[in-house]
Amino acid sequence: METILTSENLKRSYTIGKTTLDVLKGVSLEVNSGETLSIMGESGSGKSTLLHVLGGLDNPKEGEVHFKNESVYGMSTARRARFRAQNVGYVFQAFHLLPELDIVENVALPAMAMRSKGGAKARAEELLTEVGLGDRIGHRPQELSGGERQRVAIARALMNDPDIIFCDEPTGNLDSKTGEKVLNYLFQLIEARRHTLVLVTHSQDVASRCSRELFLKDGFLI
Ligand SMILES: Nc1ncnc2c1ncn2[C@@H]1O[C@H](COP(=O)(O)OP(=O)(O)OP(=O)(O)O)[C@@H](O)[C@H]1O
Repeated sequence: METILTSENLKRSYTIGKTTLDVLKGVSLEVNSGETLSIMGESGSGKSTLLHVLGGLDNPKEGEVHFKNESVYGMSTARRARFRAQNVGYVFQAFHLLPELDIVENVALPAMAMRSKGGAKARAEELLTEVGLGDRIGHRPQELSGGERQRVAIARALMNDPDIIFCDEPTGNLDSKTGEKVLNYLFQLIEARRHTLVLVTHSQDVASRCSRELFLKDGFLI
C-alpha cells in the first residue's frame, strides 16, 4: 500500500514565560493511502497539536512531515497554502463556518480559487445533498443544529477531493445520537471515495470505526 504521509521524530513544545511544556517528544508515523487512522489519548496529551503539525498548520520544533515524499515544512509559505487547499481537508470540533455566508457558499469557499463560481456551487450542493442537507440549501449556519453544522463542515472538507482528511473531535460538541449520525455520513463519504482519514477522538467507539488505532501518551505514539 502506498504511504501518503510520514512524520519523523516530531517534536513540539509550548513556552509560556519561563515554563516550557514538551508536548510531542518524538512522534514518528506512516499513514497509508486509503486507511482510516484514529489517535486517542488523555486530555492534554497533545492530540490536537499533533493533528495541526501533521496537517501543515503548525511548525514542529524538530522533525519532519512528508506528504508524498515532499517535505511539508520545507515548502514555501505559498506552496504550503496551496498544498493545504488542494490536498487536505479539515474538520474541527467547532465547525469554523462563516456566519455571513449561506451553507452552499461555506462549502464552496475552498474551491472558489480553483473552479468557476457556478461549478463550485454545483459541487457544494451535491455534497450537501450527500450529507442529507439538500433541503437546507440557502440556509446560514446559525439556522442549523450542531449536527447539521458539522455535516456542512464535512462537506466543506471534501470539496476539493482531498488526498487526506484530518478530523479533530468531529463529534465532540454533539450528543451521542447526533454524533453517531454525523459519523455515519463521514465514514460513508470517506469509504465511498477511498479518502485517507486521520481522526483524533476521546471516544473508543469512534476510534473503533477506524482501520487502525493509535494512542498518544507522554509525547509518543503507541
Ligand atoms: N498555544 C498554546 N500555548 C500553550 N500551551 C498550549 C497551546 N496549545 C496547547 N497547549 C498545551 O499543550 C498541551 C496539549 O494540548 P492539545 O490541545 O494538543 O491536547 P489534546 O490532547 O488535543 O487535548 P484535549 O483532548 O483536551 O483537546 C496541553 O497541556 C495544552 O494546555
